Amino acid sequence: MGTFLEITGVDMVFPTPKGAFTALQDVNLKINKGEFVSLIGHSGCGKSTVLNIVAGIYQASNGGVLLNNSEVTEPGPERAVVFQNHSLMPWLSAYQNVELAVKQVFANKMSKAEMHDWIEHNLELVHMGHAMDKLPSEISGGMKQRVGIARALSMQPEVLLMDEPFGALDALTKAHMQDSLMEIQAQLNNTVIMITHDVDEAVLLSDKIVMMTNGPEATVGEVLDVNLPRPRDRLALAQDAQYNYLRSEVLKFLYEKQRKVESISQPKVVSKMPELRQSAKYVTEK
Ligand SMILES: Nc1ncnc2c1ncn2[C@@H]1O[C@H](COP(=O)(O)OP(=O)(O)OP(=O)(O)O)[C@@H](O)[C@H]1O
Repeated sequence: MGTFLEITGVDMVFPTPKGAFTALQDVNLKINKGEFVSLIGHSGCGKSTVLNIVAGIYQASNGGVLLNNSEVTEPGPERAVVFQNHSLMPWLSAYQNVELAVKQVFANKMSKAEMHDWIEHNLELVHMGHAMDKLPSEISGGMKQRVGIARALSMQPEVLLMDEPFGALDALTKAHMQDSLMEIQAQLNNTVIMITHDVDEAVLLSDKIVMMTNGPEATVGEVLDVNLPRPRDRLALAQDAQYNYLRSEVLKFLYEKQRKVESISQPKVVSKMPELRQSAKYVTEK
């Protein structure tokens, strides 16, 4: 099987008042169809920048992205994005928010009745069938996030791009959403790229965990294959040796190999530790 999504030699240089800032340097990644890939790395390393380049929102300074052998140059409905702060239209109901996306993609391909069924189907997929007519202000954060996911799925995207989709949710809602996402992905076989800060979430959901080095000039540090059988059960996995090994590999990468030094807020602690006295904000042991 050929590579479905290929990020090749991507650099991202932002102009800033202090001069050019190289956020990403030579990012390379190959993703197969139906794969669930997590991007993990310390805050500010460049995860959202990678996602925005794949979404076509940012244009890479060098290199580029191929999807099905076509170059990504602009946003498109085949690459739907789910943001952390559910970006629903506040004056539209859950149903109408999904309808907006469905009309954008299927207005010329589906009848009105087909569109109606499709909108309901997608809301039911995320267990929001009972609250379709509610406004965003009348539903919880987790429910809004589910509508955001239904809206993205309703476009039948080839790639689902998720920027910390569950970051703002309480632990129970988050667990429920993760389980729903695994079920949906098993049904639809979407290709997913998800940014997360949550190591357990990354191991539970992913086929591949892409660990990024600290910026500036961030790049892919290591890629961890997660070959745990599916369906995955969080309680059973908590006791699973392979799960715990993978989890510790990610933790090792983040907290040993790519340790980020919070020197500004803790000057006393830093001054006691010789290896942290460097003027650089980040310490990279590579
Ligand atoms: N439009 C921009 N102009 C200038 N610098 C930018 C711009 N967008 C991002 N950056 C910088 O690029 C780097 C990477 O940012 P990015 O948002 O991709 O990181 P991230 O890993 O997603 O962070 P977080 O985990 O905190 O969301 C940061 O140093 C950020 O300040």
